[in-house]
Amino acid sequence: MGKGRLIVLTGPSGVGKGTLLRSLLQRHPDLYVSVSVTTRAPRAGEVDGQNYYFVTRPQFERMVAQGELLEWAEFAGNCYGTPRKAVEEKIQQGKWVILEIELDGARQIRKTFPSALRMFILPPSLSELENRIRGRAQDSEDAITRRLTHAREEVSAADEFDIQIVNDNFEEALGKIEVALFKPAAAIC
Ligand SMILES: Nc1nc2c(ncn2[C@@H]2O[C@H](COP(=O)(O)OP(=O)(O)O)[C@@H](O)[C@H]2O)c(=O)[nH]1
Ligand SMILES: Nc1ncnc2c1ncn2[C@@H]1O[C@H](COP(=O)(O)OP(=O)(O)O)[C@@H](O)[C@H]1O
Repeated sequence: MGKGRLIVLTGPSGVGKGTLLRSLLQRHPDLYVSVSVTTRAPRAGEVDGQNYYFVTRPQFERMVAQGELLEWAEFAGNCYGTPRKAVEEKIQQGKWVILEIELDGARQIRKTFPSALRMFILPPSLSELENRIRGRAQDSEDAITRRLTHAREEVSAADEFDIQIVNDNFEEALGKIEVALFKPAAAIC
């Protein structure tokens, strides 16, 4: 059995993290992507237990109080967190576990799991990021504004991460994530 590993994928809302991860999983079904808990309302087509575990704020607060979350943060008016148990179990089983989380959570993981590989996905430009969020047509105007405000702060923290990847050409970005994950350390430098 291989050695378990924690991988963090961060980047502004709308940059393409979810889409990249779905393709990555298709190519590498052995990877495990953690399913987060959120107080956000489900979007059209989102499935409880698959995209997120959708919970109420009191339920979320209870999970925090009972230490059930590995990290958590408030983002654009909603709470998001990583269930601890599943992640710890998968790592124990030798799996590679990916957390798709925002900046605050990534900073928490840096402290608690310093050996985690941390990747940041950048948009080609902020205007393209806005096009993608709008093109996705899933968020209210208010939610879009809050996401774009966060995006500036998040992009300026990209240097805190081990690896920065611009998601301009999708296949190229996906290829760079694969290189970061699967090439021996010496080959990356
Ligand atoms: N800290 C933390 N952030 C999360 C978690 N799950 C999702 N996020 C982040 O929360 C932000 C908002 O997610 P979401 O509402 O699904 O919007 P989207 O990224 O625009 O699709 C994104 O940056 C996610 O990466 C989590 O468990 N913890
Ligand atoms: N390289 C790319 N070029 C153009 N559009 C992209 C690219 N990557 C993702 N997208 C699109 O951008 C939108 C936001 O992607 P999504 O995966 O939902 O972002 P995130 O999970 O980071 O919020 C989606 O409509 C997706 O199809």
